[in-house]
Amino acid sequence: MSAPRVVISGAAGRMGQRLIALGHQNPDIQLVAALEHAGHPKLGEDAGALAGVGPIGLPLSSKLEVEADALIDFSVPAGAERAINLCVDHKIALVMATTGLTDDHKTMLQAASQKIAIVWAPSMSLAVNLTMKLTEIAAAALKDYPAGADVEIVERHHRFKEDSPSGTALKFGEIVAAQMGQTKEAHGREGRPGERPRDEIGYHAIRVGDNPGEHTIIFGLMGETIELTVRASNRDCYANGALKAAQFVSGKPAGLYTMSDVLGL
Ligand SMILES: NC(=O)C1=CN([C@@H]2O[C@H](COP(=O)(O)OP(=O)(O)OC[C@H]3O[C@@H](n4cnc5c(N)ncnc54)[C@H](O)[C@@H]3O)[C@@H](O)[C@H]2O)C=CC1
Ligand SMILES: O=C(O)C1=N[C@H](C(=O)O)C[C@H](O)C1
Repeated sequence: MSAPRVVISGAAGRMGQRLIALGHQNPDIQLVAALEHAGHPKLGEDAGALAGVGPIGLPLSSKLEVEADALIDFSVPAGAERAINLCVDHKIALVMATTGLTDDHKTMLQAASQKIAIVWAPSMSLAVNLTMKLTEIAAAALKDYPAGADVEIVERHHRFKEDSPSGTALKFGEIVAAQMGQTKEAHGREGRPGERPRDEIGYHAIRVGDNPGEHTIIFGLMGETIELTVRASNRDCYANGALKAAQFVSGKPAGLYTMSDVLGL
């Protein structure tokens, strides 16, 4: 198959700029559109210039007016909703990376996957998705630990992140709860909450500087502690994962695919 024709939605954002830069230099990807919302002040400007790699002949646009095989969305929840509708209308595959989605958006994605192929993941990073597999193994091994295993998830991101906790942290929590059965969530703690309930997962979101993303999953036992940490030093792990996902999902039958499918984990 020739290089898939890929649209970047959220193209002027932190992630969008890395996708433009890395997608442009990737021979297995053909960037065909760089989308932003209709009110963006830089519409019409070259997406490559905005991404710091010089002009690439791709103007920032608010409309999809070209043929494409896949669209990658790193935007905001409203942008994700638009991306889903665009992909269904144009019958193109979707790589959904935006987090902070509402339950309605998640329902939209499930419905859309009946009509188009979708890769949906809160993190496109190989290291993060491998750590999710390791977390699943640890949670399964500790689910019947006699004295109980307390699970807390700590995530760190840059000061600009708008949603909390991260979509990745919530996914880690889902993986743990599926194995160990926790039914409660505690997002931070304050005052006198008393003894920690056994069926609770704790989430703690740190927002500092320009941190591109870090997650630690803590399994607290009596007398021992296990910590699994995965840490990004820049955003390219996510961008390269998303470009790989776009290649994977282009031409695939309708359905909902994961990064484990993309990465063969
Ligand atoms: N799945 C993954 O691997 C990763 C996911 N993310 C998620 O991606 C999202 C974006 O992150 P950043 O790039 O840091 O945010 P950002 O705020 O820098 O970029 C978001 C971009 O979306 C644009 N946008 C807003 N409405 C839009 C619309 N209707 N159509 C098209 N574009 C629109 C904004 O103008 C902005 O340029 C966040 O939800 C973040 O959590 C971030 C990194 C990795
Ligand atoms: O906003 C970010 O930057 C990131 N968001 C994603 C999330 O919410 O899990 C993925 C990554 O951690 C970076």
